Amino acid sequence: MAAQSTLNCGCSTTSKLSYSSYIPNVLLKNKKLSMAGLVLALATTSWLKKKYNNKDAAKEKVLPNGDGNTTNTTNTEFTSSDKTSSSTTTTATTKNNKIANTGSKLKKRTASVDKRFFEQMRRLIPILIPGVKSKEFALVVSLALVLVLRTYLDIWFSGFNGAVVKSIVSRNKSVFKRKAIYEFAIMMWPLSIVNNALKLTKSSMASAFRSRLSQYAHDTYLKNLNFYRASNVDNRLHNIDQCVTQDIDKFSICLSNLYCGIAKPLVDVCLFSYKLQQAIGKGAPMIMILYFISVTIFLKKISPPFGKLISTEQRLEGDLRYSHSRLIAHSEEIGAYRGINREKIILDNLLKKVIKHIEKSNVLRFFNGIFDSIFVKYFATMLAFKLLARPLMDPKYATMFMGNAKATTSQLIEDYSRNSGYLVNLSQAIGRLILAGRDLSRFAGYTSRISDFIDVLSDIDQGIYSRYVKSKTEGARVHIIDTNRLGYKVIRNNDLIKFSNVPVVTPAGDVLIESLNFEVRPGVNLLITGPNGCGKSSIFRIINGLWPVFGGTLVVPDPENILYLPQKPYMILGTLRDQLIYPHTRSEALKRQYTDDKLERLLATVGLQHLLIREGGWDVVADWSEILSGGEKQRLAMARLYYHQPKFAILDECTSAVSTDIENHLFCTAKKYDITIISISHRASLLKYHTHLLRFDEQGNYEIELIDEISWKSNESEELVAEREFPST
Ligand SMILES: Nc1ncnc2c1ncn2[C@@H]1O[C@H](COP(=O)(O)OP(=O)(O)OP(=O)(O)O)[C@@H](O)[C@H]1O
Repeated sequence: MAAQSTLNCGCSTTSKLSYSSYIPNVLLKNKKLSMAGLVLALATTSWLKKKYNNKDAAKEKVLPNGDGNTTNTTNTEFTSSDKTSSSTTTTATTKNNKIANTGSKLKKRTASVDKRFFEQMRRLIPILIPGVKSKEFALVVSLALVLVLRTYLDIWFSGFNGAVVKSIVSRNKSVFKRKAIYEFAIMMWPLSIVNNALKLTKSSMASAFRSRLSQYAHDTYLKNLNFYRASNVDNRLHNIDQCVTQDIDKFSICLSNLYCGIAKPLVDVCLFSYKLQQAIGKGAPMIMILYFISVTIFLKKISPPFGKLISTEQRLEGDLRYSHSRLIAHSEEIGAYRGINREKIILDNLLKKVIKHIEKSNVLRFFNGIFDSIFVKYFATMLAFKLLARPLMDPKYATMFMGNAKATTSQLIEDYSRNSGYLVNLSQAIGRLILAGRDLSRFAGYTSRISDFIDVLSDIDQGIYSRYVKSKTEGARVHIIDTNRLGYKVIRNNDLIKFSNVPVVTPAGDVLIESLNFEVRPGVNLLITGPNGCGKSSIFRIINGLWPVFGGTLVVPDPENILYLPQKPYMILGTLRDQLIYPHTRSEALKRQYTDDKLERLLATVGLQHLLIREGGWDVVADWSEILSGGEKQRLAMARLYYHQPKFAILDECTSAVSTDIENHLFCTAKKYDITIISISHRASLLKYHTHLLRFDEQGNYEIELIDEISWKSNESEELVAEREFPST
């Protein structure tokens, strides 16, 4: 029996007959006591399960707040009618109006092996295995072949073991030598190769699945502006980074383990049942299989929802990691505010939640494990003893391979040893199937997260956004935007930016400007001003296609003809050259005749040529957003503008950290390169570089003025916003 365990590899084992030696005698002898223990343990588990489910139901209504703690929401059902853009413009009259949205129920979603899970898998499998000629399909077939080979080797080993035991008991040296030395010396090679091939194929399959799924996730997530919309317009997905990296990895490993954990035991069950029914009678394997099926059903009834537990654990881990990455990203601000104690409270709370959840899962696993052992291992062992001994104890069940009246003792020992080997393998196979069932619900947790990710991205790709919104006045609701039903029009024109009756609406449905009308042609430089939060930057978001257009007609150039310069310019992870030419690559820059010398001249125009010496040249890779000062970053962004020379540039407070000389240089150079400027600023000193002023007030009203020399001279020292108030309409 001990020798048989040497065969085990790759797949985990559950029901081993050898466990019989551990069964406490007292339990076997005293049926009443064992039954009492069983009832007690059962009661404990069902109580725990109930407790868990009740808590969980309460948590369905709980949302995290800023402290990493939770607050209760009461409103989970919402109703409102569908409205298109035409109704938008008529219903939206003031700022803070809400665009009427499709009401939607907050659905309770569970991660378990149900209809939804199979539907999710049906959609995921074509992504994982794109066709019969794919590498993944080849791996699936190879793994199946290796698994069948493994089963044949198990059968060989059971017979071999019986023969060796017989040769020992009958003191037959020559047979012992032939079997245990020569035959085994040959067979150890295929045994070893097959076992390791199983491991290799399994891990190759996991990494092939991971690569396929990650590629798909990258393709959809990084397509168009989906990555922006997934976190800014839609808010269904949380911790997207974790989903694209960790969850996909775990899903792939779990899937290949499951494939092994189901395919191999299935082959084993068929082959060993066949062998067993020859050896100990037709009914024996059937009794064993029926026993395991009823145990599985019973265990499923009493076991906690592991899929849901895993899914919650992943979410909580993601929240914790996200908060840590925020701490790194904002370390300077947090340090300056001495805000670390506040941050620590948030992190400690999130950590507490993760640990509490893991501990709760561990307790549930502990009780669940007790039942697994009792029913899957020990009761099964008792039943196996009975079935093995039956042909000997009752001649009615005797077969050619067990209990034959003419058989010698050594023959009986060989038969017993071989048959128990078959039974061990059959029990292990069924046990593994039960375990696979358990893994399946864990796998359902990963599947649910990944399919949600894919489904939401697919919605976003089709222009359908959903957002959970909570406000004091309206309570909680789900705000759905289906851009296919909005009556807007977008026209591409590389020489014009024009808003005709376009409302400015946030993804949460707040109407910032009811109906915006203005146009910018080459040579018309527009300065946009207004109070904080009135929607100035939102205009750029609409021009760039980041936010949905809720109505009217929008004329915009192709994206390569507009460049956006924000207050805090984005710095890519890469070389200094990469910062200057972003988003171009070096080869693209060279194609445009931008050699390093020419780039150096660009740097010189913004007074940054010293960076080349200070930082060690063009090819030094660094975290430039950390290394450069705010002003240096703004100058570098200006050099980027000179490199790209787009037709239009949107400058969003992009000169706030530089001197007026440099500011002047920027606007003069832009003029020299024929770049039409749309600036967003509160500074009256910028008036002189523009021809028109678009001024908003807090109510969403606006006015467009022509800037003549007199007006900018008289306004130069003033803040543009405070200058004038508009009557509300
Ligand atoms: N992704 C988003 N989802 C929902 N609302 C948003 C989003 N981004 C911005 N908003 C809201 O839109 C409103 C306008 O924001 P915007 O950035 O356009 O203001 P702004 O006029 O540029 O302000 P500031 O002068 O402070 O930069 C704000 O109330 C803001 O909270």
